[in-house]
Formats: sequence, C-alpha cells, structure tokens
Amino acid sequence: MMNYTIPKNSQIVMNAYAIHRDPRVWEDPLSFKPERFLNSSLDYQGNDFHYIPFGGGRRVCPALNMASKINRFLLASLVHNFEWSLPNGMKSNELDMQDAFMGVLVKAVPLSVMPRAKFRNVAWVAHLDRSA
Ligand code: HEM
Repeated sequence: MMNYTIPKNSQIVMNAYAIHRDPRVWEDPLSFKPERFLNSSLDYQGNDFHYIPFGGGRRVCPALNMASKINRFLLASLVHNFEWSLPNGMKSNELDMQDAFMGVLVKAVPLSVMPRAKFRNVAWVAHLDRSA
C-alpha cells in the first residue's frame, strides 16, 4: 500500500496525533484555535479522515453521541456558573501548553485554575457553604 509492504497479520495503529497536526491539511496546526471549527463542514464522526477525534469505522467510539453532547453541556455549565482565573495573577498567554504522552495526550504541566461561584443562591453552592 502506497509503496509500503504490510506483512500479513500486522497490527496497524492509526496515528491520530500526527494526522491532527498535519500542516498539509491544517493551517497553523499547533495553535489552539477552536474558532477554526466555526462554520466548518468538517465531520467528527469518522467520515473526514483528517479529523478523527472519536476514531472511525467499526471501532468508532460508541459514546460519540453522548460525549459530544455532554462536552458542550459541561463546558457551558462551567463557564456559566464560575468566574475562572489563574493562580498568582498569571496571564493566560503565560500558560505552558506543552503536551505529554501518557497513553492519551495530557498537559505536560497540569492546569491549575481557580473557580469562583457566580451564583451564591444555587442549591449546591448553599450546600457547600453549610458543609464548610
Ligand atoms: C470527548 C470524549 C471522548 C472521546 C474524544 C473519545 C474518543 C475515542 C476514540 C478515539 C476511540 C478509538 C476509536 C477507534 O479505534 O477508531 C474510542 C473508543 C472507545 N470509547 Fe471513546 N471517547 C470519548 C468518550 C467516551 C465515553 C464517555 C465512553 C464511555 C462511556 C467511551 C467509550 C469508548 C469505548 C468502549 C471505546 C472502544 C470501542 C471499540 O474498541 O470498539 N468513550 N473513544
């Protein structure tokens, strides 16, 4: 295949890390630009082979539909309910965004953030206040 000889019974592992950073298909691939997906017709369900966050084909992530909905809800809830800041007056452009490989990709330097509840009268915040 494409000048490679793949021996029978080989186990093939797809390199999503490299695919998602390929400068032939992604403009400025190493920059964090979520807005690149705005008004994009890219499909994340495994039909556009340069964008496969959930894999594809027969072994596609079975939680794809649930995870894509929960992710939006989770992020919206966190932004809606809390004011977020970085410790010690750190600015967001000072964050170390290096990654490290640990089976899955993680931040090399763990993210440390300080949430402050926006709404004091929400039931679960009141509960936290009582238990403090
Ligand atoms: C944003 C969240 C998630 C992402 C990005 C994600 C991504 C992936 C990817 C890339 C694969 C490999 C697909 C392949 O081999 O082609 C996978 C498989 C899998 N995921 Fe997820 N996943 C997410 C959430 C979840 C959740 C919440 C669950 C369970 C509740 C889950 C259960 C599984 C299982 C069981 C497999 C193995 C499927 C198989 O090998 O047949 N995933 N996921």
